[in-house]
Amino acid sequence: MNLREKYGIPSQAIITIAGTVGVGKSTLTEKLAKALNFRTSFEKVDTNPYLSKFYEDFKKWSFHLQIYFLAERFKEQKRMFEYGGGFVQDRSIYEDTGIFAKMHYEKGNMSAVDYQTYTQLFEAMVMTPFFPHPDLLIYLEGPFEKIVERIRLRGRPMEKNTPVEYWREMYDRYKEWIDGFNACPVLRLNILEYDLFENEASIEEIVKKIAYVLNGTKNSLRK
Ligand SMILES: Nc1ncnc2c1ncn2[C@@H]1O[C@H](COP(=O)(O)OP(=O)(O)O)[C@@H](O)[C@H]1O
Ligand SMILES: Nc1ncnc2c1ncn2[C@H]1C[C@H](O)[C@@H](COP(=O)(O)O)O1
Repeated sequence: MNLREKYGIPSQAIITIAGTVGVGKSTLTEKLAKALNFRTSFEKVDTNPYLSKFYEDFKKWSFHLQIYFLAERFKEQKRMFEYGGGFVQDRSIYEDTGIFAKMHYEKGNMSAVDYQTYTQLFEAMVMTPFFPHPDLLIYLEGPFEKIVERIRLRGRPMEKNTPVEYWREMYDRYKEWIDGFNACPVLRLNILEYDLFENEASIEEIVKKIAYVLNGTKNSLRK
């Protein structure tokens, strides 16, 4: 019996993992999907044609990048629902608008008209009764210094060359965003409270917590 069956997690569930850059979303996506025998939906960083250009010139590329991410995530969303669920997703579509687009607009990197175009497109695509929300959003949080250290150790040059103030601002925005998030149930996990590399049993503890939250919302899951 795998952990999904042991803890009664529906095979059609869609679990999305949210949190600031470097906090550990991809790592948890990989390990959780393996434990639950679910498929994964990853953000593709290496093949993104705008990302490194964006880090070099936020003003020039913000709008292009947001449109690209929106299209990619919408395609992934469609793929997950076409399979009938059973996915762990690395980053939610809600963070694109709630964190990144908003932040770059407010910093003056995206014009008002571009931001409005983007927001209207997002709302038309996502904020409708026709767009099914995930069954659960796992929010990863932890100390800022630890997260910045993880970004440094992971070593993507575009991120390593970005001033620490950028990560601080994003970190603070995430805290405010999650407190107001209500599109689906949320499980908050502190990264100091589990270690997926050193302690194999950590993942079972996380699955237990997922089951606890999902069981309270069982009736809303797809049959
Ligand atoms: N539980 C953990 N303990 C130690 N290092 C971790 C842990 N989770 C992630 N990392 C490391 O932190 C870095 C960022 O993790 P990653 O999963 O890529 O974050 P994200 O997808 O949120 O940007 C990677 O180098 C990864 O190996
Ligand atoms: N919507 C986005 N706008 C700008 N940058 C974004 C967006 N979504 C992801 N990113 C960046 C942040 C990181 O550099 C990479 C991958 O994110 P990660 O949190 O490491 O999975 O893409």
